[in-house]
Amino acid sequence: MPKFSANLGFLWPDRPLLDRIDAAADAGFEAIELHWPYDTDPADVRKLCKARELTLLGINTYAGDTAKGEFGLGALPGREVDFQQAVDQSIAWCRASGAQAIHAVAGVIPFDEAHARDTFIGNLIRAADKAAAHDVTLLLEPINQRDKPGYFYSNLSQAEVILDAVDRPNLRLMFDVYHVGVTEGDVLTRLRRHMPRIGHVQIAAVPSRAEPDEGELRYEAIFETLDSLGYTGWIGCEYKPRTDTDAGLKWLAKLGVSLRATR
Ligand SMILES: O=C(O)C(=O)[C@H](O)CO
Ligand SMILES: [Mg+2]
Repeated sequence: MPKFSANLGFLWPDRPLLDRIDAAADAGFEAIELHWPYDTDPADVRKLCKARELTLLGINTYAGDTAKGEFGLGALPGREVDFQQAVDQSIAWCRASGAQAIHAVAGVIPFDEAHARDTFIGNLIRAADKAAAHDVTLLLEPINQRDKPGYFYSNLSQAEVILDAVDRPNLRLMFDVYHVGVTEGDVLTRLRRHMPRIGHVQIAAVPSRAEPDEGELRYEAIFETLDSLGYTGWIGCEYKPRTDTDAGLKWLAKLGVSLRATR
């Protein structure tokens, strides 16, 4: 049975983070994941997750100056020191909050791709070793070019090259079905191929990025495939609710799944 985590970067977007955590617990989620929680005291997040019996999954490394179009620093030549500082910040936040994983955000590159790849690989080796010392997983996520034009990588094959080159057991693939659907399609085949490297899965409808009960992907088949491949990890609900987040959760019953899979 699939088990779902609430991505609080997108769900209940109108509330402060601690209220979003309460909303996720009230709705019946047993795990949450965050985007950039750095303005919130990690000790408060830890306390609330404990009180509400929520597992805290992942966060993202600092995005950089988003007003200037930055979206991560990991593959930016010349920004190695800034990226390691971002990794240190994320590890410290994980340790204080209890979060388990960090998505190493790569960046938008006006650079030569090979140079950026070498930079990302070098940065990830250092970052993965630092994270391993604290039992934290690093995640790699190809992001589609329509949502993030110029993002360093959008294809699973590019992620595969980086995973091979870094070759660290705590560097895993974040298989965001939405991005894979937009960029490459053939989702079930790609799930099968990449399953041994997958550390986390995220979902949303394609092309709307809304609740996964509309659009061109049939999520019933995706959940069945994940089950049949033996995936027991969390599936992050990283979608943009069409209207009200709570009302939108009716997609679960519609697709024959539930938030209580682990109870
Ligand atoms: O954009 C996505 O799909 C993500 O999962 C990243 O964490 C950035 O928000
Ligand atoms: Mg994602």
